[in-house]
Amino acid sequence: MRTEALKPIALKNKVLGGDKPLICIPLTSVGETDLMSEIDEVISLSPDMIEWRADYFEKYMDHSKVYNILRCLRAKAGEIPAIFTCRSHSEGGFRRIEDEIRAELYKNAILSGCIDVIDVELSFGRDNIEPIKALAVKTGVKLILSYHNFAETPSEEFMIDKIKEEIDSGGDIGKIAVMAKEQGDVLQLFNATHKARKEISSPVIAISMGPAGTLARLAGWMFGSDMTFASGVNASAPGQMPIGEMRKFIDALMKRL
Ligand SMILES: O=C1C[C@@](O)(C(=O)O)C[C@@H](O)[C@@H]1O
Repeated sequence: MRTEALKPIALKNKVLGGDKPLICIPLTSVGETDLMSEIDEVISLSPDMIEWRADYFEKYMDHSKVYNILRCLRAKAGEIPAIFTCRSHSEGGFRRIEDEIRAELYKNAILSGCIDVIDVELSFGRDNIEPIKALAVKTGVKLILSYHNFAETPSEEFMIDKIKEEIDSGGDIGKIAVMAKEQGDVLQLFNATHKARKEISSPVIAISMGPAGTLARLAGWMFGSDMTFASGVNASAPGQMPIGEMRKFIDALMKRL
Protein backbone atom coordinates (compact mmCIF):
# COMPACT_ATOMS: atom_id res chain seq x y z
CA MET A 1 0.00 0.00 0.00
CA ARG A 2 1.30 3.47 -0.92
CA THR A 3 1.70 6.06 1.79
CA GLU A 4 1.20 9.41 0.11
CA ALA A 5 2.04 12.60 1.97
CA LEU A 6 -1.09 14.60 2.64
CA LYS A 7 -1.24 17.83 0.64
CA PRO A 8 -3.11 20.35 2.79
CA ILE A 9 -5.36 22.98 1.22
CA ALA A 10 -5.19 26.57 2.45
CA LEU A 11 -8.59 28.23 2.69
CA LYS A 12 -8.28 31.85 3.79
CA ASN A 13 -6.57 31.61 7.18
CA LYS A 14 -7.53 27.94 7.73
CA VAL A 15 -5.83 24.78 6.56
CA LEU A 16 -7.82 21.73 5.50
CA GLY A 17 -5.61 18.70 6.02
CA GLY A 18 -3.45 20.46 8.60
CA ASP A 19 -2.75 19.49 12.20
CA LYS A 20 -6.24 20.28 13.46
CA PRO A 21 -9.59 19.07 12.13
CA LEU A 22 -11.79 21.95 10.98
CA ILE A 23 -15.27 22.29 12.46
CA CYS A 24 -17.91 23.42 9.99
CA ILE A 25 -21.39 24.72 10.83
CA PRO A 26 -24.17 24.51 8.21
CA LEU A 27 -26.77 27.23 7.55
CA THR A 28 -30.18 25.68 7.04
CA SER A 29 -32.78 28.46 7.15
CA VAL A 30 -35.64 28.33 4.67
CA GLY A 31 -36.56 32.04 4.73
CA GLU A 32 -34.35 35.04 3.93
CA THR A 33 -34.83 36.89 7.23
CA ASP A 34 -34.12 33.76 9.27
CA LEU A 35 -31.09 33.04 7.14
CA MET A 36 -29.65 36.49 7.75
CA SER A 37 -29.96 36.10 11.51
CA GLU A 38 -28.69 32.53 11.33
CA ILE A 39 -25.53 33.83 9.60
CA ASP A 40 -24.95 36.23 12.52
CA GLU A 41 -25.58 33.59 15.16
CA VAL A 42 -23.36 31.03 13.48
CA ILE A 43 -20.50 33.52 13.07
CA SER A 44 -20.75 34.38 16.77
CA LEU A 45 -19.89 30.71 17.47
CA SER A 46 -16.57 31.10 15.57
CA PRO A 47 -16.67 27.95 13.43
CA ASP A 48 -13.63 27.13 11.30
CA MET A 49 -15.88 26.98 8.25
CA ILE A 50 -19.49 27.74 7.33
CA GLU A 51 -21.56 25.73 4.86
CA TRP A 52 -24.57 27.32 3.18
CA ARG A 53 -27.04 24.52 2.42
CA ALA A 54 -28.81 26.39 -0.35
CA ASP A 55 -31.20 23.46 -0.91
CA TYR A 56 -33.04 24.68 2.23
CA PHE A 57 -33.50 28.21 0.87
CA GLU A 58 -37.06 28.77 -0.40
CA LYS A 59 -36.04 31.47 -2.92
CA TYR A 60 -33.35 29.36 -4.61
CA MET A 61 -34.82 30.30 -8.03
CA ASP A 62 -34.33 34.02 -7.42
CA HIS A 63 -30.80 34.79 -8.66
CA SER A 64 -30.58 38.22 -7.11
CA LYS A 65 -31.69 36.94 -3.69
CA VAL A 66 -29.19 34.07 -3.83
CA TYR A 67 -26.45 36.49 -4.86
CA ASN A 68 -27.41 38.87 -2.08
CA ILE A 69 -27.16 36.10 0.52
CA LEU A 70 -23.77 35.07 -0.83
CA ARG A 71 -22.51 38.66 -0.63
CA CYS A 72 -23.79 39.09 2.93
CA LEU A 73 -22.30 35.77 3.96
CA ARG A 74 -18.93 36.77 2.52
CA ALA A 75 -18.99 40.23 4.09
CA LYS A 76 -19.98 38.92 7.51
CA ALA A 77 -17.83 35.79 7.55
CA GLY A 78 -14.62 37.73 6.93
CA GLU A 79 -11.78 35.23 7.14
CA ILE A 80 -14.03 32.23 7.81
CA PRO A 81 -14.05 30.14 4.61
CA ALA A 82 -17.47 29.32 3.14
CA ILE A 83 -18.78 26.19 1.44
CA PHE A 84 -21.71 26.36 -1.00
CA THR A 85 -23.83 23.21 -1.13
CA CYS A 86 -27.08 22.54 -2.96
CA ARG A 87 -27.61 18.93 -1.92
CA SER A 88 -29.56 16.65 -4.24
CA HIS A 89 -32.78 15.28 -2.77
CA SER A 90 -31.62 11.72 -3.40
CA GLU A 91 -28.63 12.28 -1.10
CA GLY A 92 -30.42 14.06 1.75
CA GLY A 93 -31.30 17.42 0.19
CA PHE A 94 -34.16 19.34 1.80
CA ARG A 95 -36.16 19.75 -1.39
CA ARG A 96 -36.22 18.40 -4.91
CA ILE A 97 -34.40 20.76 -7.28
CA GLU A 98 -33.87 19.97 -10.95
CA ASP A 99 -30.34 19.08 -11.98
CA GLU A 100 -30.07 21.98 -14.45
CA ILE A 101 -31.06 24.44 -11.76
CA ARG A 102 -28.60 22.97 -9.27
CA ALA A 103 -25.82 23.12 -11.87
CA GLU A 104 -26.64 26.78 -12.49
CA LEU A 105 -26.70 27.55 -8.77
CA TYR A 106 -23.23 26.05 -8.42
CA LYS A 107 -21.88 28.02 -11.38
CA ASN A 108 -23.36 31.29 -10.12
CA ALA A 109 -22.03 30.66 -6.61
CA ILE A 110 -18.53 30.11 -8.02
CA LEU A 111 -18.75 33.24 -10.18
CA SER A 112 -19.99 35.33 -7.24
CA GLY A 113 -16.46 35.28 -5.83
CA CYS A 114 -18.02 34.87 -2.37
CA ILE A 115 -17.25 31.24 -1.63
CA ASP A 116 -14.14 29.14 -1.16
CA VAL A 117 -15.44 25.60 -1.64
CA ILE A 118 -18.37 23.88 -3.33
CA ASP A 119 -19.72 20.47 -2.33
CA VAL A 120 -21.17 18.42 -5.19
CA GLU A 121 -22.29 14.79 -5.08
CA LEU A 122 -20.23 12.37 -7.15
CA SER A 123 -23.60 10.98 -8.29
CA PHE A 124 -24.30 14.29 -10.09
CA GLY A 125 -22.34 12.62 -12.90
CA ARG A 126 -19.44 13.52 -15.15
CA ASP A 127 -21.42 15.71 -17.55
CA ASN A 128 -22.56 17.95 -14.70
CA ILE A 129 -19.35 17.85 -12.66
CA GLU A 130 -16.84 18.63 -15.42
CA PRO A 131 -18.07 22.14 -16.34
CA ILE A 132 -18.44 23.00 -12.64
CA LYS A 133 -14.92 21.76 -11.97
CA ALA A 134 -13.52 23.78 -14.92
CA LEU A 135 -15.08 26.96 -13.57
CA ALA A 136 -13.88 26.18 -10.06
CA VAL A 137 -10.30 25.69 -11.28
CA LYS A 138 -10.42 28.99 -13.16
CA THR A 139 -11.58 30.90 -10.11
CA GLY A 140 -9.59 29.08 -7.43
CA VAL A 141 -12.66 27.53 -5.76
CA LYS A 142 -12.03 24.06 -4.29
CA LEU A 143 -14.30 21.13 -5.09
CA ILE A 144 -15.56 18.57 -2.57
CA LEU A 145 -16.98 15.53 -4.33
CA SER A 146 -19.22 13.70 -1.92
CA TYR A 147 -21.22 10.55 -1.25
CA HIS A 148 -24.08 10.29 1.28
CA ASN A 149 -25.90 7.21 2.46
CA PHE A 150 -28.70 7.82 4.97
CA ALA A 151 -29.66 4.13 5.12
CA GLU A 152 -26.50 2.31 6.14
CA THR A 153 -22.72 2.10 6.34
CA PRO A 154 -21.44 0.33 3.22
CA SER A 155 -18.47 -2.03 3.30
CA GLU A 156 -15.01 -0.71 4.06
CA GLU A 157 -13.89 -1.47 0.52
CA PHE A 158 -16.85 0.38 -0.98
CA MET A 159 -16.10 3.49 1.10
CA ILE A 160 -12.39 3.50 0.23
CA ASP A 161 -13.20 3.05 -3.47
CA LYS A 162 -15.77 5.86 -3.29
CA ILE A 163 -13.23 8.30 -1.83
CA LYS A 164 -10.70 7.31 -4.50
CA GLU A 165 -13.30 7.74 -7.23
CA GLU A 166 -14.16 11.22 -5.89
CA ILE A 167 -10.52 12.28 -6.11
CA ASP A 168 -10.04 10.62 -9.51
CA SER A 169 -13.13 12.45 -10.78
CA GLY A 170 -11.63 15.85 -9.99
CA GLY A 171 -12.43 16.35 -6.32
CA ASP A 172 -9.85 18.38 -4.41
CA ILE A 173 -11.40 16.85 -1.31
CA GLY A 174 -13.20 13.50 -1.00
CA LYS A 175 -16.15 13.12 1.35
CA ILE A 176 -18.36 10.31 2.60
CA ALA A 177 -21.23 10.66 5.09
CA VAL A 178 -22.89 7.35 5.97
CA MET A 179 -25.48 6.21 8.51
CA ALA A 180 -24.24 4.30 11.53
CA LYS A 181 -26.76 1.84 12.93
CA GLU A 182 -24.43 0.48 15.60
CA GLN A 183 -20.90 1.00 16.90
CA GLY A 184 -19.44 -1.61 14.53
CA ASP A 185 -20.37 0.74 11.68
CA VAL A 186 -18.21 3.45 13.22
CA LEU A 187 -15.26 1.05 13.41
CA GLN A 188 -15.82 0.30 9.74
CA LEU A 189 -15.77 4.01 8.89
CA PHE A 190 -12.63 4.56 10.98
CA ASN A 191 -10.89 1.70 9.19
CA ALA A 192 -11.91 3.00 5.77
CA THR A 193 -10.75 6.53 6.65
CA HIS A 194 -7.43 5.27 8.04
CA LYS A 195 -6.73 3.18 4.95
CA ALA A 196 -7.88 5.86 2.48
CA ARG A 197 -5.63 8.37 4.21
CA LYS A 198 -2.62 6.17 3.47
CA GLU A 199 -3.45 5.93 -0.21
CA ILE A 200 -4.74 9.42 -0.96
CA SER A 201 -2.81 12.68 -0.74
CA SER A 202 -5.91 14.91 -0.84
CA PRO A 203 -7.88 15.92 2.25
CA VAL A 204 -10.70 13.56 3.19
CA ILE A 205 -13.91 14.10 5.16
CA ALA A 206 -15.53 10.99 6.65
CA ILE A 207 -18.66 11.14 8.78
CA SER A 208 -20.88 8.61 10.52
CA MET A 209 -24.40 9.97 10.86
CA GLY A 210 -27.04 9.22 13.49
CA PRO A 211 -26.67 8.86 17.27
CA ALA A 212 -24.46 5.78 16.90
CA GLY A 213 -22.08 7.82 14.76
CA THR A 214 -21.30 10.43 17.40
CA LEU A 215 -17.81 9.14 18.10
CA ALA A 216 -16.86 9.54 14.44
CA ARG A 217 -17.92 13.19 14.49
CA LEU A 218 -15.68 13.73 17.52
CA ALA A 219 -12.70 11.50 16.81
CA GLY A 220 -12.75 10.88 13.04
CA TRP A 221 -9.77 13.23 12.67
CA MET A 222 -7.61 10.76 14.64
CA PHE A 223 -8.04 8.36 11.71
CA GLY A 224 -7.57 10.94 8.95
CA SER A 225 -10.82 12.88 8.53
CA ASP A 226 -9.98 16.56 8.05
CA MET A 227 -13.34 18.13 8.82
CA THR A 228 -16.37 17.51 11.00
CA PHE A 229 -19.79 19.16 11.09
CA ALA A 230 -21.40 20.68 14.19
CA SER A 231 -24.81 22.23 14.65
CA GLY A 232 -25.09 25.97 15.10
CA VAL A 233 -28.71 27.12 15.13
CA ASN A 234 -30.04 23.92 13.51
CA ALA A 235 -28.60 20.54 12.56
CA SER A 236 -28.37 19.66 8.86
CA ALA A 237 -27.93 15.92 9.43
CA PRO A 238 -28.71 13.36 12.14
CA GLY A 239 -26.21 13.20 15.00
CA GLN A 240 -24.69 16.68 14.69
CA MET A 241 -23.96 18.18 18.10
CA PRO A 242 -23.41 21.76 19.27
CA ILE A 243 -20.01 23.16 18.34
CA GLY A 244 -19.11 24.04 21.96
CA GLU A 245 -19.37 20.43 23.14
CA MET A 246 -17.49 19.23 20.12
CA ARG A 247 -14.65 21.69 20.49
CA LYS A 248 -14.09 20.79 24.17
CA PHE A 249 -13.88 17.10 23.35
CA ILE A 250 -11.52 17.57 20.38
CA ASP A 251 -9.28 19.96 22.35
CA ALA A 252 -9.10 17.49 25.26
CA LEU A 253 -8.00 14.71 22.92
CA MET A 254 -5.52 16.90 21.03
CA LYS A 255 -3.85 18.07 24.23
CA ARG A 256 -2.89 14.51 25.04
CA LEU A 257 -1.36 13.58 21.70
O1 LIG B 1 -22.49 16.27 3.76
C1 LIG B 1 -22.47 16.89 4.79
C2 LIG B 1 -22.23 16.24 6.06
C3 LIG B 1 -23.49 16.22 6.84
O2 LIG B 1 -24.42 15.40 6.17
C4 LIG B 1 -23.28 15.62 8.23
O3 LIG B 1 -23.60 14.46 8.42
O4 LIG B 1 -22.78 16.32 9.12
C5 LIG B 1 -24.00 17.65 6.95
C6 LIG B 1 -24.20 18.33 5.61
O5 LIG B 1 -24.65 19.66 5.78
C7 LIG B 1 -22.94 18.29 4.84
O6 LIG B 1 -23.14 18.79 3.54
